[in-house]
Amino acid sequence: MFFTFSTFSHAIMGLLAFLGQFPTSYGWLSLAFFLFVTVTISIGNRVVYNLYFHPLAKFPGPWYAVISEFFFSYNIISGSSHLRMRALHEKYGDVVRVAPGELSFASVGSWKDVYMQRKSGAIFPKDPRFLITDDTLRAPHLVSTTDIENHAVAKKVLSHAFAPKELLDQEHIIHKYVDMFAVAIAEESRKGPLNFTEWYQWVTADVLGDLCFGEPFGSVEARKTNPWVATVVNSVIFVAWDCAIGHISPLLEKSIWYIAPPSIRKSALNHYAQSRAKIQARIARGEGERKDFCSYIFELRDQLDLNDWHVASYSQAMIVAGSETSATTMTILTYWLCKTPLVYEKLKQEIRSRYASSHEITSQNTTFLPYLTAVINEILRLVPPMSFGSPRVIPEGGETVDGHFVPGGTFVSVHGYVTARSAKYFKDPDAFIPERWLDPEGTDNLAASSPFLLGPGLCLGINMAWMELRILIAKMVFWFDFELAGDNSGWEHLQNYILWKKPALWVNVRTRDVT
Ligand code: HEM
Repeated sequence: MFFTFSTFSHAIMGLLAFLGQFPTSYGWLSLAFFLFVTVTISIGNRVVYNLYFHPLAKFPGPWYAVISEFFFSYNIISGSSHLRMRALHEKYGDVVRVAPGELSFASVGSWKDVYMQRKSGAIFPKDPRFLITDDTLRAPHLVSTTDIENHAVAKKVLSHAFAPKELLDQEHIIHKYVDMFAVAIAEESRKGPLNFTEWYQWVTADVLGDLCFGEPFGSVEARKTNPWVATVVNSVIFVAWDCAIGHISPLLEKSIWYIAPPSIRKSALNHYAQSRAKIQARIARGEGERKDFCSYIFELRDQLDLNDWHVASYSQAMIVAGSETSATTMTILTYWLCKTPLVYEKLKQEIRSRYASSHEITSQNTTFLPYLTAVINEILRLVPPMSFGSPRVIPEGGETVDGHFVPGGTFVSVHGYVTARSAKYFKDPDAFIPERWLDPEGTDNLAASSPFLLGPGLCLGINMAWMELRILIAKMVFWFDFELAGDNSGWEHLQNYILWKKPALWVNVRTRDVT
């Protein structure tokens, strides 16, 4: 009572001081005290509400995560969110409250419940705070489109580019760059070890550049990283910062230009400027004989009335989503093959005994190589290129997720890395064991790994990714022998910011005497 009275009287004095009616220094102190007390009480109220009275209060989670959005925001930009989320799930179970209004799931049942269309017909929309877009910072694109109908229209139009027949017609483009890539490796590896983190970036970006814009980025030919490709990872780290700030308050979004580290801001700005230039050049060239991904994006432009900035955003997202993920898979696979000689030997044996020449390797006949398929499945389980929980919003009225009733408006996600590394589903979850995908008697629950997501948000490029990975791995293993060179210690502690930030991977390469 006294406290309230005292606070109130200080406030009055502060206000009077403000109006110039009272000795000024005392009045200002009172006002400051009043503001301090008011802010403290209001934060205290919020903390107590979040801890004990919030509709999600019954879900387990650490107190520091549920009292405010700060933990969640810090987690996204910490680089170690995958490890922290794993530790939280190991401590609290399949469902963890990771922010006041947010639940993270890590169970087989939740994959379907969160991402597939529900029996009721409901689809959980994407979280608008996750990939914030506006027309000045970043225009919307397929991955960030939260409106379910617009997303479905866009996906339908763009999926024509990824239809199996369309992809088979484009397969020669993948072979063209992979073959150029191999010639370059054979030449350059005579001079010493190669940094495969860069090299795989070059080939996957060139393939996608040609498929998307009708021209490559020229990295394999120049044997150096194109300036646009060099900014890809930092542009995604910028997205992580944007997301972190947007979680605290969407009103703070523009502050990203002051808060994000200068190198990240600079890369992001370069990246967006170059994306615009790339699409403008493509628009100026017009349609060629062959349809590229831009041809489909232009169809969409007419249907959804997109402007050039939106079109640039769609193509930029496609390149980032498609090249960085495949490059990551190839680099991480090379690391794990070198670290696991038994697996590497079995893969060599399967591929080298199947083909007499690399010219025989096609995306279709590689589907009959079971060990290769198992190797790809296992590397995508062990290190999913997108190792985060893609967030969705529970519709009004609430829904049940993996047996838990979740109130409407709650943000939910399934953490891909944590679920696929759960000891509940996989024996030796941290080991690279492709055999688990081939054992009909196996006890592992393979459905716990879902690296391309499910349902309406399923990766648009899944068929292309499989095609590219099969060809690249089969040809690389056919032509070359690899072993790790130098200090590759950074690989034990990879950092994750939505995508993985990969250190250099130095590899000694021996070229085999084959065609
Ligand atoms: C190993 C390779 C790949 C993996 C693991 C992968 C994984 C994923 C995942 C997890 C998503 C969902 C993201 C989210 O909604 O939060 C996604 C979406 C997407 N991916 Fe991939 N991806 C790969 C390769 C590709 C390729 C080659 C392309 C081709 C351009 C591509 C294009 C896309 C697009 C356009 C989306 C947005 C789909 C939508 O919102 O409906 N991805 N991918």
